[in-house]
Amino acid sequence: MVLEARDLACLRGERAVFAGLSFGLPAGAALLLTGANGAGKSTLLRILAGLLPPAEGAVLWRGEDVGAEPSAHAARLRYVSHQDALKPALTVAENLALFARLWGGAVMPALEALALAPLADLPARVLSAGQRRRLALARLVLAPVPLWLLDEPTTGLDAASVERLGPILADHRARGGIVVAATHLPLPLPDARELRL
Ligand SMILES: Nc1ncnc2c1ncn2[C@@H]1O[C@H](COP(=O)(O)OP(=O)(O)OP(=O)(O)O)[C@@H](O)[C@H]1O
Repeated sequence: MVLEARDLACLRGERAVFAGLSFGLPAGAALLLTGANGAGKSTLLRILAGLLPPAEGAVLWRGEDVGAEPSAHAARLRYVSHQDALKPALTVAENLALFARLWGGAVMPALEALALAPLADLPARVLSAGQRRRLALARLVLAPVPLWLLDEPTTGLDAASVERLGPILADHRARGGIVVAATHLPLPLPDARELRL
């Protein structure tokens, strides 16, 4: 297994959100996290991203506890959270260029993958909710990393944009990349396993 959750438990306040949670994902796998509001989907993504320590258990990458080398884990993943985290005064292209400077990759192909090229020179503050989401997702295309953690990636997207995400996810998986996505909506992820929290 490449990514493994071993007997994870998470407490929020006094309450156990989940416990005894285990799964393993090989290269190219996709896992859908489903379940009611508050079931712990976003929390699990944050644990997998190394942003929140589990109360019990461990997240392993190729057999190593990711907590042992947090910066190495951070470098191998992209986490698209509920927050789109854009700089409102910068243009669409400049927003993406900030991340390209950190991670490498070319801005234009990433914009084109999400049909954002016509909006490249607009300030991010004028984008619609779905356009903002597309800009957040365009970061995935910049430079390959093996693990994508996606929190409700298609919220606010129109049908054409959801369809565009299909080949982006498929290319990532074809390169051996892993996707873990929390969602209430159908995603273009054929053969994904489902973990209902
Ligand atoms: N910072 C926090 N402090 C205390 N409790 C929290 C905190 N963050 C989340 N929780 C609680 O943890 C539980 C799981 O929340 P989480 O956001 O992971 O759910 P979710 O399955 O992603 O929900 P949704 O479908 O609404 O997005 C909820 O009961 C929530 O209230």
